[in-house]
Amino acid sequence: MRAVHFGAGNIGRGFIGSLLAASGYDVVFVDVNEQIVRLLKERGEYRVIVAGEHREEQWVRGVSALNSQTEREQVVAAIADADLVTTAVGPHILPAIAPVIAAGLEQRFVVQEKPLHVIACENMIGGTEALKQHVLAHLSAAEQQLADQSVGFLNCAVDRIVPNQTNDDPLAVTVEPFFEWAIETRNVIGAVPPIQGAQFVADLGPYIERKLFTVNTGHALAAYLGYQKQYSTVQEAMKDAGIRADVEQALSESGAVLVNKHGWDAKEHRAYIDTTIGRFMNPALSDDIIRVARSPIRKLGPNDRLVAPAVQYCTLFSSVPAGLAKGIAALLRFDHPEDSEAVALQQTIEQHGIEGALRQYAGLERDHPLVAVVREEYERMEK
Ligand SMILES: NC(=O)C1=CN([C@@H]2O[C@H](COP(=O)(O)OP(=O)(O)OC[C@H]3O[C@@H](n4cnc5c(N)ncnc54)[C@H](O)[C@@H]3O)[C@@H](O)[C@H]2O)C=CC1
Ligand SMILES: O=P(O)(O)OC[C@H]1O[C@](O)(CO)[C@@H](O)[C@@H]1O
Repeated sequence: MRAVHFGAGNIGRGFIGSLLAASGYDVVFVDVNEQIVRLLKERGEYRVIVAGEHREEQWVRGVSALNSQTEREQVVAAIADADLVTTAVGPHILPAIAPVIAAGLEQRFVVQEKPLHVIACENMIGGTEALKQHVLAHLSAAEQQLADQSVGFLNCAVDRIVPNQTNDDPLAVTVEPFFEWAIETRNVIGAVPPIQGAQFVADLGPYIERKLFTVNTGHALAAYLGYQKQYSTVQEAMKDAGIRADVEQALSESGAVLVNKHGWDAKEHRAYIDTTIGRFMNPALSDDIIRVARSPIRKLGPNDRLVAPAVQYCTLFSSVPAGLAKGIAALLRFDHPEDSEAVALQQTIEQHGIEGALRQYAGLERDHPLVAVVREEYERMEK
């Protein structure tokens, strides 16, 4: 079995590549990072360091790599022959990798009929569906029909905290012990792809919402509030009792939405929140606030980790969730000069005020009850 995986970064090497190799796939990483591609080619293996209460080292073996910019033809051939294509590149990169995936499919349709599954492992709702639309845009009508018959695009929710790496060995990747990979079976063609440790589910909706509106919501709160207090890691921020209480409050609010919407047991969800907070505080990891806070415009989106649960809370309970509103206000104050989205966000706020930014990026009209509370929090943070 062969898997072609786009993005040999933190989650690519630290989670997806490692699970696929353990499941028996020959993993071909595709990346634009020359050093990582060269080292993966030279060594064919790398180390995963699982940092929990005890430190454990695992070797991922039998891997290779290609550079998508300089070895395009080889990437196309690898996709033509693959059983699985996965990605962990970031939502904004999906349009950039779609043309080469489409070219791989074109070649594949000529040489064989075996099914292919494509799974985008990005922090977003409908990530694989988004990739599918980008890929289809590069195919003819006849090829789109062939894709319908033999390519299964599977949405998924992927959860493992893999911070930026500081190991001396550029290939070694330190990860937390926890992981969850829920893959939706709806569009499977033939048998589900054999992936050890993945959970195949008929309806991904509740799984992706649980993950995005708990792990990512809480992490975003810790990062944006931590940035305000000039902490540099999530672990430092979570030791601040005030920030910890705000994270707790926001997760109780998003939790109330999830429990109400999906009919879950409230105690079980509370336990999931507690586990999540424990993961943020893992003393064996050091997770940069700037990494977790990255791309604030994406994170302010109407379907993303802060605004989506906050809007649903307002609708369900006819009141404004103060913790989530505080998280949104802190996001609006994220002005890290090296994050291009933070720079663009601050320019929008300067020109159109926070109401303008909330309308443009979060789809919130000025009269939405959330807006006034976010403004109050935003102003309070200035003092
Ligand atoms: N790090 C984490 O804890 C988790 C990350 N994710 C998601 O995984 C995705 C990747 O995140 P990270 O691994 O943290 O980021 P990362 O920055 O460590 O890795 C992204 C990789 O994609 C590569 N890349 C960029 N453009 C490319 C292109 N055109 N073709 C091929 N490769 C390209 C980069 O060189 C880099 O190696 C994001 O969507 C993130 O939300 C999801 C769950 C956990
Ligand atoms: O990867 P994103 O969407 O930029 O957000 C960072 C978040 O994603 C993760 O990398 C994984 O869920 C978390 O560590 C963090 O909450």
